Amino acid sequence: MSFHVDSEVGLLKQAIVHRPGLELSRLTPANVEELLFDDVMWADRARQEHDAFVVQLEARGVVVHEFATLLAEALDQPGAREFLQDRLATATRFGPALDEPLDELVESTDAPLLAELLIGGLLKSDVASLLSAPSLLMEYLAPDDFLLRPLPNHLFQRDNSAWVYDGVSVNPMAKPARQRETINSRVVYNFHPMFTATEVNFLYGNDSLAHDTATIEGGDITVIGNRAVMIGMGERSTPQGVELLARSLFKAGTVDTVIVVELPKERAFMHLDTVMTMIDRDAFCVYPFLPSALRSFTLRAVGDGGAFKIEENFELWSVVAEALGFDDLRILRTPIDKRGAEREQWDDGNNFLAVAPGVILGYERNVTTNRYLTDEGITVVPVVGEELGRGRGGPRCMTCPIEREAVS
Ligand SMILES: NC(=O)NCCC[C@H](N)C(=O)O
Repeated sequence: MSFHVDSEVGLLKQAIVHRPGLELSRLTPANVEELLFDDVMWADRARQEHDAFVVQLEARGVVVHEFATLLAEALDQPGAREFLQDRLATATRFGPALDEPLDELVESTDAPLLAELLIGGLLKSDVASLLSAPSLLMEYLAPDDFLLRPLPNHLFQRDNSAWVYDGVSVNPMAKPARQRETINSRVVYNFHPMFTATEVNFLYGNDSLAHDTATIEGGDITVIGNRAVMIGMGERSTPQGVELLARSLFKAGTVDTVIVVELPKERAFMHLDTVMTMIDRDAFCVYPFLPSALRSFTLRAVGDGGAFKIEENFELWSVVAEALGFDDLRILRTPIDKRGAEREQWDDGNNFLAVAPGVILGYERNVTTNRYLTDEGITVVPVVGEELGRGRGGPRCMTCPIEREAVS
């Protein structure tokens, strides 16, 4: 069976999530900001909330794969550890004295523990006994200092890989705190039997090139359907990254329209899915105070080699409607004052995960938005996210769909 995501709201059949592990216990007041969290977490409670989220998904028939398990299983496949060794030492750039100890650790650690360390981070003390040559860095670090930083944002599986129709982009991430996530995801997609049993069509990022500013993150990518994709461009996904993915999609022949929406470069607008999500075949939930002057562009394929032409749009929603073949869309903006809207948006009040057309999972705390959407005929399944939300991501951010039906 091969994987494909043919829409944003069609029946969700399979997804990858990450149950938060060791990495959450390693968030401290001193490192949260650098690790892109807003607070330290109560790790056990976050896990309970995540477990409840998975129960909700499974109750709706979604087959849920746990990322750390996939990673551990992939690490036991031939070639996986060598692949990792080649990329980890390069990625960490800790000096030649550490190449060997890191390689040895990768070679000799049991897969489940190695997966835990790759996500949870590696301390100086984890590798000290493996050191055979002098390392100034190791002298400099305290025993409890990180050699590999924890990756708490693996929780947000949406971002470091994204399926677009029948291909996947393993995304070069914008922020240093998240760049190593992509190496872990590449191990999964290139070595896990679930994926190697199929021929994975890599759209972007599955190479060892320096992607520099050509970054793109899944929170910006929405497979709206009908051979079209909408991509946010702002703090995380750059014009260069969007362009490279668009070229690859056009070349693959599965997409003929990419609608690019320019977002303000602010944390509150870090991804497209922080300000809008598609929640039904013809409906979007949109942050009510989204600046009306947002620019957008439509990229249309020209020929079959990846080339495209660009048009700047006067208005976004008519272009999206046209791409979907509708006369009109329902653009649902919660009637709420500015402060209320800002608070709910901060708490992922526009970040919904559809499991079927018009059936969405969202944080329960966004009561005004949830009530409004319910009145509009949408089924909102409430998700508890008192701890999870402190990482600034909601149900859509926490889920990487790998199989989803098209919408008729
Ligand atoms: N798609 C999303 O909006 N993902 C949430 C990412 C939150 C994470 N702390 C980050 O700053 O990247």
